[in-house]
Amino acid sequence: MTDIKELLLSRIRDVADYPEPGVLFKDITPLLADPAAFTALTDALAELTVRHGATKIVGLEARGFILGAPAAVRAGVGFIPVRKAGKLPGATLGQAYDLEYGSAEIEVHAEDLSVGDRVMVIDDVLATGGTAEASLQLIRRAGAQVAGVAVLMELSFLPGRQRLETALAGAPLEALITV
Ligand SMILES: O=P(O)(O)OC[C@H]1O[C@H](OP(=O)(O)OP(=O)(O)O)[C@H](O)[C@@H]1O
Ligand SMILES: Nc1ncnc2[nH]cnc12
Repeated sequence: MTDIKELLLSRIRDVADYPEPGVLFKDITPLLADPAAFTALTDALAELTVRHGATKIVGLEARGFILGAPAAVRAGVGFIPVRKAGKLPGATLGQAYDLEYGSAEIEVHAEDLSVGDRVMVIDDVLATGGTAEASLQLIRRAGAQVAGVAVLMELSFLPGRQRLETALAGAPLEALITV
């Protein structure tokens, strides 16, 4: 494993049975509290954004905001928040989806994405893939192109990668760590 992967992995805490029995929760707060690890993560996500030719980053509420916003600044592209339903004040596009533990709906300001945009989706964890899949559907419905999905961590014991295959339509899924 490379030094950066080892550094990132060493700063992720496993919490068993959170938020409900049977879920192994991957807690990124130790990583965020370590400036060397958080900087390395930001640089890696920004590099992927630039390498795949993205012109905007979509961050998925809430942890995707923490990772996506500094990566957007570092990459020199705009940051677009995709929020849980009911939080954005303007005209929105919405998409319902299922989670590892429950279901939800996400929204984006319709005016934030348009034809000609190339979007990198950033989040902390790819689990079932439901959140990322819904975000890709939103991006395409807005007429924008998908540059890819970049996550800190892919949970390989869940079928997120397979679930995303159709929505990605050939765009890359980049995971800095796979567990
Ligand atoms: O691949 P999936 O099964 O969709 O799961 C991954 C999503 O679940 C978590 O977010 P959560 O909805 O718990 O929200 P939070 O970031 O606000 O805690 C995580 O941050 C991802 O966004
Ligand atoms: N196991 C998990 N750990 C952290 N975030 C998650 N989001 C969905 N599943 C998760």
